[in-house]
Amino acid sequence: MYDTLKFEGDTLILIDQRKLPQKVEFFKCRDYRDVEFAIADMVVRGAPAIGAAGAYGVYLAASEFKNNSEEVFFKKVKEANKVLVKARPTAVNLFWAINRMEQAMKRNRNKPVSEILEILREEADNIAREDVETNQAIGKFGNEVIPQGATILTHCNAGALATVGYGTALGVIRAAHESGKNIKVYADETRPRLQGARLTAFELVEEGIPVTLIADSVAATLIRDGVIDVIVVGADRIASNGDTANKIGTFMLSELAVRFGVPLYIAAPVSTIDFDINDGSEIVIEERSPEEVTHIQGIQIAPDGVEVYNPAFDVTPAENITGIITEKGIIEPPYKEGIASLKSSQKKGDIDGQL
Ligand SMILES: CSC[C@H]1O[C@H](OP(=O)(O)O)[C@H](O)[C@@H]1O
Repeated sequence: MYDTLKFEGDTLILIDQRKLPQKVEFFKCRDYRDVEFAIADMVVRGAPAIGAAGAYGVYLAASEFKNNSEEVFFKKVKEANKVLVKARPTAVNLFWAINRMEQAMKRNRNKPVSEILEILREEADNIAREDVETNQAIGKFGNEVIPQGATILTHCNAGALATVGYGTALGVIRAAHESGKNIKVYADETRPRLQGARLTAFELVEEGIPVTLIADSVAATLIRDGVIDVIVVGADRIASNGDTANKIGTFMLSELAVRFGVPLYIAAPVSTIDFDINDGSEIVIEERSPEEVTHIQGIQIAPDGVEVYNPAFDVTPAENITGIITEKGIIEPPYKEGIASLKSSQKKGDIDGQL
């Protein structure tokens, strides 16, 4: 698999996911503004991946302002962080990662700027490295709920391309495949940005994991007819009660899963849990441009002037979720207590606090 992101010299290099699978091209971020654009325009996407990219964006900002006075340095980095954190509103990992970088700055604010820079680079590298380890742990735990020979449905892309590597939902699928369970996958194309067709299919075909691509509307028939043994998807923000925001269409799948008795698992790192919100009603759902719906790769498919509603995510209620697979184990309903027990394992910051 290609690196979703890597930091070389003074540049964050992203695989340009807007171009996959037809073209493998790379997008270079030389400052935090490039990172903000890359996240907002989905050059890089997927909650953990945008978190890691955001962390390097903070480092790039600190590098840019390092020759200012200490007061100006902290002020300008904080301003840059507020730009970065606004790139996309739903995936909590962006906020979590920038909070973590801000905490590192606060803890070391009395050190020379040169040392703070080194610390920030190390913190961003740690966030990236830890993400791969986290996903491998998610895969290990998730594999426990995948039956031998299972047919798995997944939605959108929660793979290596949505993370720094290995993937969350696709991490579970990789672990099951690698353990010889002879699984096969159905991948929803996932309108309108087609992450399933363009990215999940790309990852699984590359690795020889049996995958069948379907239009989103086919999933209901497969679930009704007992073809799907288990559904595994990613997440962008999980509330304290287990309500989960994920790619638009996940809620619909969860209703079908309940109706036809198919287990549906969320695979996500603890960094995707927002301990500050009680339930899914508090999750901001990103609305994206109408062109994502009226055009496919630049080709117009809908008439000029048509109204468009394009929410990028929806919220699946906790009662529709069989289990939440994290790197600390699988949380089962009722979720409140199990999720609360994970709070101590997640570093939180205060993005509006004083640096
Ligand atoms: C491993 S997080 C993946 C998560 O992010 C995707 O959203 P987007 O492609 O818009 O960034 C989708 O919700 C995936 O489940």
